[in-house]
Amino acid sequence: MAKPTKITGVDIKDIRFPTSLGKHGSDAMHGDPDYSCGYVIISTDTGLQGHGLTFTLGRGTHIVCAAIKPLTRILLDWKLSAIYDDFAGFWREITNEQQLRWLGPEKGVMHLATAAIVNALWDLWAKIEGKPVWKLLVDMEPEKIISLIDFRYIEDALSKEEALEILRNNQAGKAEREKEIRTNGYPAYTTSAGWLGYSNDEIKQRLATAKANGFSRFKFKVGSDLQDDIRRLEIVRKELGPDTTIMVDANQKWGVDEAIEWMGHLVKYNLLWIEEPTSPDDVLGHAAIAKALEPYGCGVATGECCQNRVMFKQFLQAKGLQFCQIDSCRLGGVNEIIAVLLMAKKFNVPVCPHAGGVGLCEMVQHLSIFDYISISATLESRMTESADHLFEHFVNPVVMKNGCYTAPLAPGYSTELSPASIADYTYPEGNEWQRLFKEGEFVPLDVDEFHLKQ
Ligand SMILES: C[C@H](O)[C@@H](O)[C@@H](O)[C@H](O)C(=O)O
Ligand SMILES: [Mg+2]
Repeated sequence: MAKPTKITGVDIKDIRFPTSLGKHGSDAMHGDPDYSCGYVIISTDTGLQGHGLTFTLGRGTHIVCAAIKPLTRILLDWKLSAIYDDFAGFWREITNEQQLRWLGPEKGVMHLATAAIVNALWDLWAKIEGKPVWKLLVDMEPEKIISLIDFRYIEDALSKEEALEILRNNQAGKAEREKEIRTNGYPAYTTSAGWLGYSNDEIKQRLATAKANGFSRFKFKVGSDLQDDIRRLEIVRKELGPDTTIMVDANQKWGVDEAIEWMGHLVKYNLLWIEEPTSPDDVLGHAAIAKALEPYGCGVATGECCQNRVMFKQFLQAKGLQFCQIDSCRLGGVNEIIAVLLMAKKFNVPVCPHAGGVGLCEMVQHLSIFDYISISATLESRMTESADHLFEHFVNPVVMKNGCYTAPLAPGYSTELSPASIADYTYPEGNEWQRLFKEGEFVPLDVDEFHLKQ
């Protein structure tokens, strides 16, 4: 089949799932999250399409979609081959659009918008090459991988030469690691039993299902009420026994001293990490918490709201994290993620990606597999998050086996939503939303309507 040469159009869709109805995804800071995404479809001259998304919540999707729109002009200015020949150059242009960079730069809504587009370009590239994204990356020459990254702002911590050396050193053994992953999959943990809004019974029932599905590592939300955290961790330890690996996540709830104090009451439950104990921007605060909790064997994990590679650089330099949680949409897509994977390797910090939401599991499985085969070369202390609430909406859904992600084999980045799900969950006109409005389960309250009501 002829390869596409030109992008002929870009569609943007506001897709939302009413996950708040079941309290899925609830945590100490987000009581009623509706898992949502800004969804981008890139069309080309051969009819081949790339699908990309950026994860967000509910009403925020409206704003993210508005931010994606002006960036698509850049996409239409570039020939496809030029993007893939000079991806770092394209990435620098999209993150530095002259009148939009003031809104970031390289952070917040603009960066989420960048991710949707860059993720769609990766899906398209992998489809053009007939490979899943992880395999496209694994088969790339080290020099080509380096050419994908904008090294501006990180070269003081990781030079191009050092990055190249990491990739070259790992060329040996790649074939065996690929074989191993194809056989066993990539290790995961589950958050599906851990949301804050679940009752005791729901926690127990979900733990039983997760165990039956082969999971042996679990994450739970904490941070709203200390006595409630203790109650839930008591149930969890009773159900799982004293040695099962468990982690907790406070979603930025505390100040630094408060985090240390609160965790002082929880460390007896033998916790591998506390995730996002405080503001995601407080590098030195995280380092202080990590130091205080080190004697208890509890590390600090963060990254799902870590704005860009520069912040990750500082977290690594300051020992502010012991587990690096890249997020496939918070960073500006695969290109910037590779920069962080390489820095984490240099600083000897395991990468345990953030996932769940909508589409995050689908993407990070590619990133973790690539990380193992080409960068980290070890599975020690590594595991990728999994939360299975929305898998069924994807054309090539994630397949978990024995608590591991099986290697996705379909060409692309696993980001294509099924046409039925798009028809049902496009906001506000989708069939499911119309039904929920009619039945009074949801009041349409979006940015425009909100403005009108005031
Ligand atoms: C609002 C979301 O569900 C978050 O709670 C979730 O991403 C969480 O922090 C996680 O680590 O999975
Ligand atoms: Mg988290």
